[in-house]
Amino acid sequence: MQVALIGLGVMGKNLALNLIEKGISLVAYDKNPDAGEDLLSIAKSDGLAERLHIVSDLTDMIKRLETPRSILLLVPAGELVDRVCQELIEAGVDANDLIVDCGNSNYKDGIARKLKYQNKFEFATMGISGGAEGARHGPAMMASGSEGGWERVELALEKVAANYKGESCFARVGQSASGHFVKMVHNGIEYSLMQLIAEVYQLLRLGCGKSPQEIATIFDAWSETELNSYLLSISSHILKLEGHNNEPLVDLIDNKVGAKGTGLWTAQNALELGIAVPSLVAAVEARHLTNTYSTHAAKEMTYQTRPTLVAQLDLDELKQAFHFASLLCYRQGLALIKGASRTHQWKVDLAKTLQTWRAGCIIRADYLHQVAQGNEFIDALESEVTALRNVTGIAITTGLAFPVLAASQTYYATLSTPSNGHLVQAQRDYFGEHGLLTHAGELCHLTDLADIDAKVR
Ligand SMILES: NC(=O)C1=CN([C@@H]2O[C@H](COP(=O)(O)OP(=O)(O)OC[C@H]3O[C@@H](n4cnc5c(N)ncnc54)[C@H](OP(=O)(O)O)[C@@H]3O)[C@@H](O)[C@H]2O)C=CC1
Ligand SMILES: O=C(CO)[C@H](O)[C@H](O)COP(=O)(O)O
Repeated sequence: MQVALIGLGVMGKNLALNLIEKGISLVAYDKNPDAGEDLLSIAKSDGLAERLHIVSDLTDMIKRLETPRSILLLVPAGELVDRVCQELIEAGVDANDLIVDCGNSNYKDGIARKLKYQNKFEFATMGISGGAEGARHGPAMMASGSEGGWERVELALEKVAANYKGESCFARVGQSASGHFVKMVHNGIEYSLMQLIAEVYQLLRLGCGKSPQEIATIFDAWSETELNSYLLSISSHILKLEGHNNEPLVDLIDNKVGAKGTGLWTAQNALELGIAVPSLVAAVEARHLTNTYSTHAAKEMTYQTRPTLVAQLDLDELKQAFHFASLLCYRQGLALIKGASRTHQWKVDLAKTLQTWRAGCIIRADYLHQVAQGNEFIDALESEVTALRNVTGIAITTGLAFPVLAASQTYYATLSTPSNGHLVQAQRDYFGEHGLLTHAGELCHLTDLADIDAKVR
């Protein structure tokens, strides 16, 4: 089995080592020759160089590959993907060759590229998750499409992907560019879970006066239970770290958070499709808000200078609330994937999607099997519903900000309590004659239902 890989940065270099370790012959290229040399030297020291061939240009790559060719791209998303595709056309790829964009590309670009490169080569999309470590030892791989050529690489990717209890975390989740949509939503969920953990940390630190070490101990205890997740474990590790003067490492880090786009696209797509994902949107906005603090103001408000508030928190209740809010983040993400799949006719298989997330990826969690049990399971968690409500209430009274916790509580409450939409329907019809729907299913106006004072109207 032979594949090619273009782009040998954080992800590409590690995926290359993973591929050759699994017995796949690899022809690799990066426009920066140092990246190729670096990869070769690691491969040599790991005794893996035999199956690796670094090329210095794409023409050489095309000549060396058996036909039909299978080429993976791991270059930064955006116009670079098109530049590399164009260079590959000039280097001589042909219509039977498969080129898989494995970066965090926008799925809309993926759809456009499928058309653009029709008859030039088979263009396919696949989202990868797991960061450097995942790429090296087994990432989650969310592939899509039914292009000729997938069957050539599928077996290799199944081996390279993470493995959960004997099952590969590689799957073709749906049609067209749905793999990139699924990876985008994975990242939207990732943003919300990261922010949720940060909010729980904030509540324990500023609301209850606990030190980062003490919070790490709480997170470690939770990690011994079904709450265990990759993001919780790295957060605990980070909170235990100290700087050179033995201060908590987190206190040396500025609050402004960057983003590369997938969280924002998740929010944009959800709004466009009319599918509510408030926890995911809140997490994107929370990142935006971190960038509105002036550095001066942020320095004035360090954790050392701010007095501890007095939140009376029951740790078991906090744990339950955190667990429930986490489940709600996945629930919203899956609802978005389901809705987009219906709209675009992608036939995304949610079970396969969850299968890819069980190991290797950033949002892997032991409670994912509960997410897989569906909304009925989540709705039956009565004590957790109460815990989320109580904890959110206490958190808000501290005066601190809890955007994802509060959005998750509001999301669940909106789905499980009487709606007030009837009044908004009436308001719209009152001022704009937009029409309204009655409980009896009748489409009419307020004036059909009651005598309305013309002067007021
Ligand atoms: N880092 C992560 O945790 C994850 C990243 N991703 C996605 O994977 C993709 C790659 O990410 P990552 O590895 O982090 O990015 P890096 O920037 O670390 O690596 C990209 C590599 O591609 C090279 N490159 C740029 N242009 C070309 C070109 N025209 N031809 C050949 N090589 C080129 C770059 O060289 P140079 O540096 O010289 O420009 C660099 O070595 C992105 O889409 C990213 O969003 C997905 C999941 C996780
Ligand atoms: O895809 C990833 C993890 O799954 C990348 O690390 C991505 O860059 C994370 O998004 P952002 O940079 O916007 O935080």
